[in-house]
Amino acid sequence: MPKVTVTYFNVKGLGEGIRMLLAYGGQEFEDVRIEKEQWPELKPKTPFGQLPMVEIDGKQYAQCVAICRYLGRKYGLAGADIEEDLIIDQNMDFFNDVRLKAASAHYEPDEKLKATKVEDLKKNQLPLLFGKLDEIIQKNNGHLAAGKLTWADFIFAGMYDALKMLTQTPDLDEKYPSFKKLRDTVCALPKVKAFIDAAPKTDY
Ligand SMILES: N[C@@H](CCC(=O)N[C@@H](CS)C(=O)NCC(=O)O)C(=O)O
Repeated sequence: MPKVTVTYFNVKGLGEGIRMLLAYGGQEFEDVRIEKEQWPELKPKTPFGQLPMVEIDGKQYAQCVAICRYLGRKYGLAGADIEEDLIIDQNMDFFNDVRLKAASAHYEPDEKLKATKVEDLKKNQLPLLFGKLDEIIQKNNGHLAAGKLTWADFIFAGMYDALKMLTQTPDLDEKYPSFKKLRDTVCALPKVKAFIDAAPKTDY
């Protein structure tokens, strides 16, 4: 078995999909969660100055989606053919668009501009984006793509609490029950559940 380390901050966010996929695959890994104060020293030592970072037998890898796609292929959670892979990538990219729009509003440093961005996000953008996402999940048997469990579901499930936080939508479970159901489906997979039960508890 390769020696694997996952390094991320002590949140679920972009790291949790990777952690859950490794757990699903039965791969032991060191779950390194760094504090904010440790980041400036580590940042220049990572591939792109960002986390999550995965080390496999001493080689460093970054970019959450690329890592999850790789793990998905390894553990039988990819598409059955390149067309299915395309759909998985397409829906994953759409989910990432939603996440990035939300993050752009949430992390806007100018308070006045932030208020405008958040209002625009909530009033004009999210109803359409979340509506589309809901439609996608309903059309795919409760999954993000391909009508079955894929690696993309793990990223969605890992990001779900962060999505609630970034979009300031605490009632997301009630508004879009399909989202919570998908998250719960992934989190209930026996090896994933065992990982979650043993992992540090975080809000998002
Ligand atoms: N495209 C990258 C984005 C990674 C990213 O934005 N990481 C953030 C944390 S969620 C980060 O490292 N922030 C600290 C920094 O940029 O200095 C991925 O998907 O892995």
